[in-house]
Amino acid sequence: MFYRNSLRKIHTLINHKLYPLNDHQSDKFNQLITTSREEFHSTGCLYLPNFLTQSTLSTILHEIDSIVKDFSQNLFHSYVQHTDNLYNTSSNSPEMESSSKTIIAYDQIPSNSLLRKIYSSNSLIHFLTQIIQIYPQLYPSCDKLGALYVNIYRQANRLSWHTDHSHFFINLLLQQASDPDEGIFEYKTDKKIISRHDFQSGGLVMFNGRKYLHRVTKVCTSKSPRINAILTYDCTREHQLSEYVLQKFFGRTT
Ligand SMILES: O=C(O)CCC(=O)C(=O)O
Ligand SMILES: [Fe+2]
Repeated sequence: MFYRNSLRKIHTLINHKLYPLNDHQSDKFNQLITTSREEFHSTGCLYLPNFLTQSTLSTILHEIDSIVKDFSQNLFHSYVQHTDNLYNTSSNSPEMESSSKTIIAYDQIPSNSLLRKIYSSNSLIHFLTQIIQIYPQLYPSCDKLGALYVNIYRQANRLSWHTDHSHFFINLLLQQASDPDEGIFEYKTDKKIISRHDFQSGGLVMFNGRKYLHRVTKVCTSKSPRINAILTYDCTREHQLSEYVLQKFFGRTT
């Protein structure tokens, strides 16, 4: 299955009709860039629903299922207490909150997986660079664990309020929690909390996590977990996380 997938072209993996990433010169592409820029820069959050085709989505979920089975004992179950700075885990401040999730690191994702193929796709990188505009060019991260990773939020898991260090993250929504009120992505703008109940699996989210506090609400009773992939791009070819951050987020450095 993986071998056949690796031959598939990117435009068959994403919803090419809605998102013609390969037709750089088309009006539709230019319009998409314009509306996406506007949404990202004015709200901090760009949501592109149905970005993946149903077939890609179900293949990726199968890939993840196999990884979870193969690595069952070796997946990292992260549990951290932190302030709104995820790296600040040592203080005893009353604002400490806890976060927990299971993580599939980059080195646990097979090199021929669809997820990696999408991550390294030049047309996706070109598209994201055009929207971000902050940097002349984006590159996939070289980080062995954090370049691309999968978050699994099972019962009792959540990600508490925090801001990120990076100006943006790319999030592929792969499966929403089975209870529609759980595992919701929320963020604060001008003291208003925005709850994205509209997010659906198959969507792509670009979010300015440095500017806006955000969280994933607790998964309580859902039988099936919330699953998403974080795609890390940077303005240099050399991006790597520090050993400190790797240890904190992935429980190991290699
Ligand atoms: O898992 C998510 O949807 C959000 C992830 C996030 O905010 C983070 O990794 O900093
Ligand atoms: Fe974040």
